Amino acid sequence: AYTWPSPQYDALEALLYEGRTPGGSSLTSLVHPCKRRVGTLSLVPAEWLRFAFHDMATHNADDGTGGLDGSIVYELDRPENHSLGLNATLGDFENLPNKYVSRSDVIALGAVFAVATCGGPVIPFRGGRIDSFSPGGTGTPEPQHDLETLTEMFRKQGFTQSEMIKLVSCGHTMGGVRSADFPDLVPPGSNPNIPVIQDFDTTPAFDNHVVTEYLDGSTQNVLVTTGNTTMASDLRVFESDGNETMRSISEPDAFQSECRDVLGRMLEVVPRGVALTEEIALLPAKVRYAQLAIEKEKLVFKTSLRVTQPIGAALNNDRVVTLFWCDKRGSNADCRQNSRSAVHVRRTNEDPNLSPVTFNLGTRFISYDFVVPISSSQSISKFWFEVDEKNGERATKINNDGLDYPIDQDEVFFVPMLSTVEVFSNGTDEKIYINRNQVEGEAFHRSYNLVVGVRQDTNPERVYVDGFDSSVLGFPYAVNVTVDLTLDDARTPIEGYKFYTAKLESSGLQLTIDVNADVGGTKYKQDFVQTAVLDNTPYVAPATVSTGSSKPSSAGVRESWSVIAATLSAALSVLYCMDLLP
Ligand code: HEM
Repeated sequence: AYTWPSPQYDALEALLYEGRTPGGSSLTSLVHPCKRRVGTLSLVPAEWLRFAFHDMATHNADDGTGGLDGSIVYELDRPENHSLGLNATLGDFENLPNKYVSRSDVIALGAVFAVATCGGPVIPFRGGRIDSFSPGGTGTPEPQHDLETLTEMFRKQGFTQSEMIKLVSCGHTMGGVRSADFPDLVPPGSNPNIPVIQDFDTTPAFDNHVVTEYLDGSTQNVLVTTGNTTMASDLRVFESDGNETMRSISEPDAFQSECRDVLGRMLEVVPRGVALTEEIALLPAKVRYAQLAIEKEKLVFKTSLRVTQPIGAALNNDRVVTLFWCDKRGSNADCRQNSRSAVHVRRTNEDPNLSPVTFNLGTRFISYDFVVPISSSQSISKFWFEVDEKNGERATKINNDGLDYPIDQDEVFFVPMLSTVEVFSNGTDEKIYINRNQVEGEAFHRSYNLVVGVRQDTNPERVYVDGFDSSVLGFPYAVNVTVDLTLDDARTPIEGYKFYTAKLESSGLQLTIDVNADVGGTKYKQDFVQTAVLDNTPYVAPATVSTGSSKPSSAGVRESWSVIAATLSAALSVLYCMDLLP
């Protein structure tokens, strides 16, 4: 079961259910709702689903190599991958991966979004795929392959004949064949810059039309109807078992549930030895971040609580959400006398369309943000929340299932508002890669002046930052860099913290840093800190602090909020499946 902090789970959960990275890049906005690409008018979700299939297709079940590992980005010059859609997809994903969400996880999530946003099922998602930085084996099907070759290719990917038929149907329910890629199958139109796309079926939606139109003979799928039978791969595949499988998935419900299962399996084809995470479930009450910082000469603690709200239900504007915490130091450490508390400084009613998956579950999010002043002599050891609906009932405690939310160290942390970044285009020795071709002269890189706060009464042997970024244009490599920081005597200490600084150069788009201090044999670490927003605009001043009456939880006390919300979201998804909700 989930316990905070779980940074990998949190990052995967955020991209799946909020559709955005912690740095703010949105996966959703590129694809939802069932979007067409500006210019070519191609169906973005179709391109993403095909991208995932082509990445997976190089799996070899016999030796355990290949699978969904992101190697597709180094295979785009192969004939089977010559495609405008695949190249465009590569660009879509370039600024999304990070330390905890690999490029191959993004590719799999892209497929989950693609299906969900066009009316398809919600495919269960696990993360933890590991990226390859070189091309993989072969095995991607092409229309001219004969049935024996195709069947063998799918066997190597780990699928039976019947599963092959389902996979092709579930894939070819969206999008189509382009004149630019297959001029012999689809004649080009009058404007050479806009390829003609011959859709596989009559609807852009993820639905059973691809099957029913094939079975009733009305199909417009050129991979079935082409007079050039060598290229009629869908016909060969679909009729390979006398249409038995096609008939079994011709009803809407059967189509949706079989596609959910077989596409779910496709997304979990990974090289042997890669262990995927547990299934990423929506967290009904989630701490989105929690960090100490120095802002405008004040030591503050910042956190955000995200709760769920059924789409369409009225939000209770009377609700008061209170943050409680215990001191870490001094006479009141661990709430010996009392806790401290403050109410939220900002509420955000998140867009119901933040992620197509969450939207399909009938849920949206409300976030309550907190900024509270902290004295360094008292500091903070743990926190929790109370949600009071002001309806006469007892407030609900949100406390990490009885464990409270621990702040494991206050020795060292990043100070975004004192740090700066400069972006250089045309860097002197940097190189940019476009689809693996090195192009000189268009380089850009970012030069960070990092500022880190260290407790004044601590004397670390070493203060250093590990920077990581796999969002590098064209994905030629991942930035993986360590820099040591030095004490900056010129900066006056603030609220019990002195400052260490260093420069860090990165050619990535989503740098995150781990901030470390080695102190007398103990390592202190602040993990996975974002650098996307340094100046914190708009600035939000800290709240007023009260002495709280709430007490931290003794272990074992489980609270009802998560149970209520989980039950609610399960009930909603049942309603949704029964077509009772929009
Ligand atoms: C026998 C195996 C397969 C063959 C020979 C095949 C072949 C093709 C071809 C020739 C196209 C047209 C591409 C273009 O013009 O750019 C296409 C499109 C597509 N394929 Fe497949 N495919 C196969 C299996 C699959 C599978 C298993 C999936 C996914 C589960 C899939 C998903 C798609 C999608 C979504 C498109 C539309 C792309 C777009 O509109 O941009 N295909 N396929």
